Amino acid sequence: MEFEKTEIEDVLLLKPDIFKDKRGIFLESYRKSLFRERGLKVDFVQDNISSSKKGAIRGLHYQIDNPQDKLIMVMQGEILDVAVDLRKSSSTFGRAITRIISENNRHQLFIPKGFAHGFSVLSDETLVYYKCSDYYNPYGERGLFWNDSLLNIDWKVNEPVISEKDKHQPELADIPEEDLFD
Ligand SMILES: Cc1cn([C@H]2C[C@H](O)[C@@H](COP(=O)(O)OP(=O)(O)O[C@H]3O[C@@H](C)C(=O)[C@@H](O)[C@H]3O)O2)c(=O)[nH]c1=O
Repeated sequence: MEFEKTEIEDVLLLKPDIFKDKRGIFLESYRKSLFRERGLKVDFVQDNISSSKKGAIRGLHYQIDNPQDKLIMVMQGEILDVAVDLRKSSSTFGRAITRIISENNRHQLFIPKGFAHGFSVLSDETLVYYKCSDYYNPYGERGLFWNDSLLNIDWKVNEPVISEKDKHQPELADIPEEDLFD
């Protein structure tokens, strides 16, 4: 497993070793010791699966009372995965990072606490699987508007399918200080 740095500190692109033979492929999707070796004290406690149609955009979401590290992977199809730095003291505060993650490249995005996360779905019937280091808490959930004019993210979808909740998330400029990270 390769742990590749990205343009945003602490966000990592993981590239698993893929073993191919006549039956198909094999890969280790998660090995705790590899995180420990790199000084990453993550402890995943919840795994999620979502299945989405082409054009769906989920996010951008984050938890303020139970901040979550996330490890995002794709079982079927292709997504554009997006993380936005909400750490007030970060030199990349307010910047978005995007990566294509798919069943073909098998890449994973590690997104630490302090980021809002979302993804758009670029293929039909896409299965996303992700690990979280703390539990979902509906009361501590916060959102950031996917189409924030300052973030200007190219989601690569023509007709976005968005939940009612996500249509009404605030823009970054309107998020109160206490809902951001130190
Ligand atoms: C996220 C989540 C949702 N739910 C429930 C609440 C709701 O009734 C239903 C759908 O929830 P949502 O619309 O929030 O699902 P979704 O938009 O897929 O939310 C997810 O988006 C991605 C981008 C993330 O990063 C996740 O952390 C999470 O926020 O599932 C849980 O029970 N546990 C969970 O962990």
